[in-house]
Amino acid sequence: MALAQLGGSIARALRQMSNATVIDEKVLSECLNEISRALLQADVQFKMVRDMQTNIKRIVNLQDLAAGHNKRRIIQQARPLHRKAIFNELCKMLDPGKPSFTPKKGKTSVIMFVGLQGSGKTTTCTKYAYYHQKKGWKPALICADTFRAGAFDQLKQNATKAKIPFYGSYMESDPVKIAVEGVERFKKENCDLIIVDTSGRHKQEAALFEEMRQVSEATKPDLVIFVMDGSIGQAAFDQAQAFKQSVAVGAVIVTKMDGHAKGGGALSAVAATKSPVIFIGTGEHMDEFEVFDVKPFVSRLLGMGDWSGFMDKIHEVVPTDQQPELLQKLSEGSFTLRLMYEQFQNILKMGPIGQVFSMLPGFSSELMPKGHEKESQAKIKRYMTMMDSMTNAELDSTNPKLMNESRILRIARGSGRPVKDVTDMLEEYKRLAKVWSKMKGLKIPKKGEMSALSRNMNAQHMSKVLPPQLLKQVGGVGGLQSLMKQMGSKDMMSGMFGGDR
Ligand SMILES: Nc1nc2c(ncn2[C@@H]2O[C@H](COP(=O)(O)OP(=O)(O)OP(=O)(O)O)[C@@H](O)[C@H]2O)c(=O)[nH]1
Repeated sequence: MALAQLGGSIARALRQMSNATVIDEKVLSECLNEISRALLQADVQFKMVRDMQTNIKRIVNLQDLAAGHNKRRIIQQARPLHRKAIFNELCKMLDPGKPSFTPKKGKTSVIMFVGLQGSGKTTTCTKYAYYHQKKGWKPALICADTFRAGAFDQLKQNATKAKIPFYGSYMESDPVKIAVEGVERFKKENCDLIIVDTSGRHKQEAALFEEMRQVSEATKPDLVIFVMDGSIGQAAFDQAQAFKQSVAVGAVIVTKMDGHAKGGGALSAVAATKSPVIFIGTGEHMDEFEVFDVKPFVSRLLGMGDWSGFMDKIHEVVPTDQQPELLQKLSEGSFTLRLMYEQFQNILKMGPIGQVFSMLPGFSSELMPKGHEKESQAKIKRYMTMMDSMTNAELDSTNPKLMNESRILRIARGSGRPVKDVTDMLEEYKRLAKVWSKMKGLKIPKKGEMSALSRNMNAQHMSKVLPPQLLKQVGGVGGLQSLMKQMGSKDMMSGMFGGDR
């Protein structure tokens, strides 16, 4: 089951529970069974799923909740509690409780990469080096893979492209010797991040583990990173454990999380190695690499596909103190770069406004192409970096003419991005501002109406808050109804912008 589907299934189970008039043992069990099924299908290990179920049941003590409250109160109190318990449990499954070794800029660290053949190790070594190089580090790559013909060429090619120094040999067949020589050389050259790529083998052969152990012993890495293909399925746990038993794995990178990756593999690898996932690979390119953060990841997992009305989303994701302001601005149709920045922050948390925009006919494919969520996220982060170099006046202005050439140049320099990126970002802003202007006339629900609305959101309610011209565009209440139905079953994601660019 792909990650998006896993999120969708969990969200559906939660939604069913939310719709129940009374939440009792039976409803909770059904919801948990549904979630467990989704997790198992996503290759999360059986034992982990069972433990999660037990833990949630222990946390959510229905008897306590029921005492002294009327039914309505029970539902209101129980729902967020369940959500929170499920959220916490999933976070716990991904959080081994201790951070991994973090290299320090300017201080030499040796990082050794291990993993099965084809897991994406070599590609990931370069991505890891490139990521740090962009942040001002001095990384270096060593190819200690003497098993696969072409491994050195691949690393050399990648390293050259990224202008990262590398070391390897076509003649030497002893990986330990190469690794030691490489580490010595790069230590002399004052590199602060020395990355050793080891060989991967087809199966879990004893020779691979012995070789890996020897390289580790000889180079004394500060951190061993286990690279795992995100789509390997139930084998993830055993595989990760086998590596952990031979070398001191301290962190995990899960690759190929784009496309058909399974969510469960990451969870299993964490459980097996007792190490955190630190990055995920989201494509074949050098910059398709993201820092992994447990909470936003789980938020997204739970939020995906859970589209029960855009008020609901705003209610859940936008911090309470920002809600009136956001709604006010929505109704005024005024859209500043600062507002865009704030929405980016919210989107990275879960993704509400992207979903709101996706309801506007004609905009959905433009703003959130399916299957490009990760690129959209990376782009959002880039845009935010550039906006960090903007002045308050620039962020708060609604006048597009303000952004003249010298300001654009200054922002590009300040954020270390090419001018084209800044102009692209401003173009997106203009486009969004245009979309935003369609929200003008939005009726803001009064205090107290908001939560009732978000609980019982249906097309009828939705039609009351949408601006009339927008409602007309979607084909009135009927059109809205079918649109919302469609939305509920679709993989919704936090991506907002176009894909490849
Ligand atoms: N879609 C996608 N492809 C990836 C990702 N990471 C690596 N790949 C691809 O996976 C394939 C295998 O990657 P390599 O880096 O050669 O794998 P390896 O583990 O070093 O292989 P060995 O050196 O044989 O052990 C290549 O085609 C990569 O482009 C990713 O995050 N997403």
